[in-house]
Amino acid sequence: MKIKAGIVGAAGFAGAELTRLLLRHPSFELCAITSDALAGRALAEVYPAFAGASDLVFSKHDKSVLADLDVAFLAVPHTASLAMTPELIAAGTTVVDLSADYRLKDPAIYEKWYKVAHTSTDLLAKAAFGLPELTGDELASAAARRAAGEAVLVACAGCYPTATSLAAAPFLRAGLVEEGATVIVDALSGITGAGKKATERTHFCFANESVEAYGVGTHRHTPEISQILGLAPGRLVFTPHLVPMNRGLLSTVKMPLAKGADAPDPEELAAIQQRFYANSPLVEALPAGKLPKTASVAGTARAQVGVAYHAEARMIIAIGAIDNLGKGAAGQAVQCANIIFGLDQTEGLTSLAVGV
Ligand SMILES: NC(=O)C1=CN([C@@H]2O[C@H](COP(=O)(O)OP(=O)(O)OC[C@H]3O[C@@H](n4cnc5c(N)ncnc54)[C@H](OP(=O)(O)O)[C@@H]3O)[C@@H](O)[C@H]2O)C=CC1
Ligand SMILES: CC(=O)N[C@@H](CCC(=O)OP(=O)(O)O)C(=O)O
Repeated sequence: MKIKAGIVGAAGFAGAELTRLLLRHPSFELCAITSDALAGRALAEVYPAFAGASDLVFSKHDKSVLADLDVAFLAVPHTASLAMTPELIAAGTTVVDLSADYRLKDPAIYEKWYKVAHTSTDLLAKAAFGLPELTGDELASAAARRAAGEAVLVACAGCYPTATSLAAAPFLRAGLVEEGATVIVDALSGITGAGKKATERTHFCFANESVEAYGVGTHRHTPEISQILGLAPGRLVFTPHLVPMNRGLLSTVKMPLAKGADAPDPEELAAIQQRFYANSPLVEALPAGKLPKTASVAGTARAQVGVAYHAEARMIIAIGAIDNLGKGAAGQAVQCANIIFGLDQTEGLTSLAVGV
């Protein structure tokens, strides 16, 4: 029997990508999709890309629609998830949350960056962080609890934190980065990263033929990246940029080599990343001399990572590329759900990139 799944916020960019993945997933059956704005309208009418693939009709975000599901994917904005997750978990539904509501382990940090009180700290303490290559233990323990009959919660990592942390973690965890030094991250995201509501920053005419930085020194992914990489406050300078493409996110991470460490050769650095991801089928660590690009992962749940070394500056430069809607959102959510339900982590996620 298939695992019954529903998507809350299915009409958004991440929700539509989840819909695409779950409609073709061998083990999940997509039973419910919700959108308040589009309630009553057929998926294939709203998004013709799904014509012939599904008869699903959008429902209102109502808990009765989600009753009897094994798993609910929440592709809703921050705070909306906080409002609905406790009830879903109490009703026995496992939740895979794409929002940031349960990502930050310390509720005081959530409150500082998101400017709202965390009203569900018991669940926060039990949530598994969803970045399988780096938090596999948390997911394995949640999978064991689910197998024992508990409804569990996965808080999937954000898009910038995913690309950044996958690139940098092998070097930080190997102790190759100078203790206490500042880590500098410059990252570029496609516009679907901002959701489907156009703003003055994301409207086609403002964003096209232009690149701009935003959230400089203030972006809410700063504490999330710091948490994943174990960086103390103030050690991370994170600058996101908006680039005029639909999908794709590239993060460049500059880390000073540890004092006293011998200058590594590029092959050695690439081998560190390759060994780190040797058992991670959705992360491709490139050989020395090759660097990631977003086209190579577009439309997939995969990440590419690569590394270079700046000898004069003694700086490790690690780069990660993902599709913000794939490994940065829906693909990662399905990968986490696969793990939680005891499936192969790549099930339903084997499509090749639409770029080259
Ligand atoms: N876009 C991306 O690349 C990534 C997104 N995410 C996260 O995924 C989530 C969805 O993002 P995205 O798809 O971009 O956003 P969109 O704005 O494109 O879609 C949001 C969806 O959430 C629904 N929604 C809005 N407010 C509420 C509410 N109060 N209660 C219930 N549902 C609500 C909307 O429903 P309706 O149809 O009724 O308007 C809409 O379908 C966010 O938390 C985002 O941060 C994470 C990683 C990357
Ligand atoms: C381009 C763009 O605007 N990106 C969004 C982040 C993407 C996102 O969805 O954030 P989460 O991963 O935390 O959910 C932003 O900077 O706010």
